[in-house]
Amino acid sequence: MNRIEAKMAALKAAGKKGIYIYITCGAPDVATTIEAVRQAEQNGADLIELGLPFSDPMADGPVIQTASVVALKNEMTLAKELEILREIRKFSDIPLVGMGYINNMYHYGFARFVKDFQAAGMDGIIVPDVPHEESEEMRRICQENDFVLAEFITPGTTEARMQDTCKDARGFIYCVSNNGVTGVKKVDYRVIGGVCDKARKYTDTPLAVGFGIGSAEAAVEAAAHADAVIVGSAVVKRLLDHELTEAMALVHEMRVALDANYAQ
Ligand SMILES: O=P(O)(O)OC[C@@H](O)[C@@H](O)c1c[nH]c2ccccc12
Repeated sequence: MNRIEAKMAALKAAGKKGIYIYITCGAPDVATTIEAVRQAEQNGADLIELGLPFSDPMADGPVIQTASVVALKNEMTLAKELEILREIRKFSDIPLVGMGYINNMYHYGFARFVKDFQAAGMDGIIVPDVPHEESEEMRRICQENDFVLAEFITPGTTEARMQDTCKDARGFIYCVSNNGVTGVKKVDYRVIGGVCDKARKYTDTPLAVGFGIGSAEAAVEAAAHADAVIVGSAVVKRLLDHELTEAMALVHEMRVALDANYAQ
């Protein structure tokens, strides 16, 4: 069992919802990235999604786009991201999932990417620009290495595609709340809640809802039919503004609110 599966099983046993926090590697700087991971865990995060900056982050809204630009100005490379992973693993055993675009991984060599990033401490990867239909080879490589390749479902996913996706899913399924890009906004989380209920017919894999969550109240709404929530832009915005304390206060508020509303 990898770290992601172990963590999700422990949360389930405890009757708790998970909190995944997304942080762009190297924004505003490497020291802040590492410190934010440390403090996010202390404030109740269950998994860290580490953004691997890319010049054309097409699934991202303005905040994470800005974070990518800042990180690339800081000369983030896959080699530096490996160093960050090794640093984090010196003090933490929290599940770490990369989020990156295929271009970087493809140039590096996908099998080599999995091998090197797993050796440095990564447990899985989210690659939003490769559709399920085209990820067979990547999935095979990941499964052979017990490395999670996140599958996606959205309110637009057809029943047939949902079945396929659920069948192949390991670790967690990324349930995208709306058809936009990343960024805090008002979302009716009952819509993705209905999608989660449907997916349960086809899979026992934990469901994590993300996109748009900017407050503890939104986290509570998003968690209603899910096993975990994913929060990116709201935290990244504060980190870009050099408000680490405020970013961590938000993580803490979400932890308290989710536990108050759902913990058994
Ligand atoms: O920023 P938001 O709206 O809180 O959404 C989570 C998100 O940031 C994170 O999971 C993520 C960042 N970049 C992505 C690209 C695709 C899918 C997901 C992501």
